Amino acid sequence: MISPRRPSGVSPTSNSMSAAQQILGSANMSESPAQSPTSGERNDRLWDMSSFRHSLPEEGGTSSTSNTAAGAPAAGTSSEEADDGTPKPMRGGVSLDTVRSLYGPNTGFGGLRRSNSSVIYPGGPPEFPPVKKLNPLQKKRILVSGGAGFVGSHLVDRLMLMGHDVIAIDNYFTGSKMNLAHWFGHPNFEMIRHDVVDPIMLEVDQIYHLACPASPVHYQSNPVKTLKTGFFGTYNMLGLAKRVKARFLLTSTSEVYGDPEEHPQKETYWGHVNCIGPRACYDEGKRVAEALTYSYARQDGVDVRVARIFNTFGPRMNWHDGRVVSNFIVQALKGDDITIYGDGSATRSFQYVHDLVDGLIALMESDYTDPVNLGNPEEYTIKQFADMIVELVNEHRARYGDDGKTSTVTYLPAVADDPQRRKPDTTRAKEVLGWAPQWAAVDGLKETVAYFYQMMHQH
Ligand SMILES: O=c1ccn([C@@H]2O[C@H](COP(=O)(O)OP(=O)(O)O[C@H]3OC[C@@H](O)[C@H](O)[C@H]3O)[C@@H](O)[C@H]2O)c(=O)[nH]1
Repeated sequence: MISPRRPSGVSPTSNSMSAAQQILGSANMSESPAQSPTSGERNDRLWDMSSFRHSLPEEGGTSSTSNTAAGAPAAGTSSEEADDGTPKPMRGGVSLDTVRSLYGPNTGFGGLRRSNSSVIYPGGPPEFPPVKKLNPLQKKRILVSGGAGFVGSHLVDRLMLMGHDVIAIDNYFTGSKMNLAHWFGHPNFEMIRHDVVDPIMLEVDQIYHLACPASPVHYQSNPVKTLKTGFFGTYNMLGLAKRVKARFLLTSTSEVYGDPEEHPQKETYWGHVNCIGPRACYDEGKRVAEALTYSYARQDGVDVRVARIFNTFGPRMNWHDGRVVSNFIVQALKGDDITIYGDGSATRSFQYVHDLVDGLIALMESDYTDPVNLGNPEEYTIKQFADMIVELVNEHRARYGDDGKTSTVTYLPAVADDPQRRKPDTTRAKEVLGWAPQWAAVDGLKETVAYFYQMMHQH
């Protein structure tokens, strides 16, 4: 696990960066200020865009030492920092600093490159993050459905940095082009506006099928469309996989366990779902997606993988996403009431998005075909989680002399069919993938609070 990162005690006037930029930097530093460069220097270093100011001819120049570009399970690669404070490579030999730079300051938080060049680049070609150079045997053509979404865009980033050809498709219902703007124009990258409920024909080696709204607010806003996405979207992606003999990975969900009677939830548990309730469009949509996936595997020999994703959070969550992490952070930053649905005793287990991306790639590259839970087993009640977020937001604000109003908790009526307890049993992921979460929830939250703080102050 990453050790909790201590506040670095920086002063708001210590450099010309915004308070939010300093927070973003300090949230990820653990050195003592007395022994370290000034906070400004450290933040400059951490978020230094020069680390990826390479034009295409220099691609392949990443600092990576590991050659897991094809994504072979790389037990031991992690986002943890080494003893000397240098972040270790993430799965695929990608550096954490590079990944962070794609959602950090100066990138417009969608990764929009700040460049003096006009549309036709008279000053030379645009600058891109440093992608690895793979030989043709290693390089894969990979389709990511839902690639412009919160999780999808982090997955695209990682696959691109690993050196693959990536095609992202998205209907932008909940995703945003801004999440991938830093790759526009890169010859390894294509972005297609497409809704997976309609068929599409592409030549690819792998398909990560993520497309589907994941926030209860969003998926319940048009339940028939959610069900169509669950069935027809998966059907079309599987049909494509069958035709072009691509390996197919379905991102399923912990919601297939419903309001579980087994705790923690193992992959062998069949679940406890209300098939006529308001969540059924998503729960049952994902259950039928799993059923379709294994039917294509049995009937047509499609090479399939299924990840059951537990609650996940991180930068690039939509401000209006509606899920608990972004809701609570935004409310705490604004000094609004923290809205707990029910009495706050329901539990969830939250994983940081980089761990999920590690797990998805490890699963895709493994030989394992049964479903695998991907989640962080650290379990919190929603009330504990609310208190933790308010404390983190207050800590950050206090450090920068921002004495915004402290939020108080307000209790609203419980939502229908809300699962009361949820925690993954990740034994299988450990055994078959060598995967375990590397980020404590609190560490991921610090980065996420900083991300939302900057979003709030950039306009
Ligand atoms: O403002 C809020 C939002 C949410 N909550 C509560 O916080 C808990 C978590 O709610 P979220 O909306 O974040 O997510 P849920 O766990 O209900 O669903 C999620 O499950 C796993 C994923 O597949 C999906 O991202 C999503 O469906 C629930 O108990 C919910 O009632 C609040 O108390 N207040």
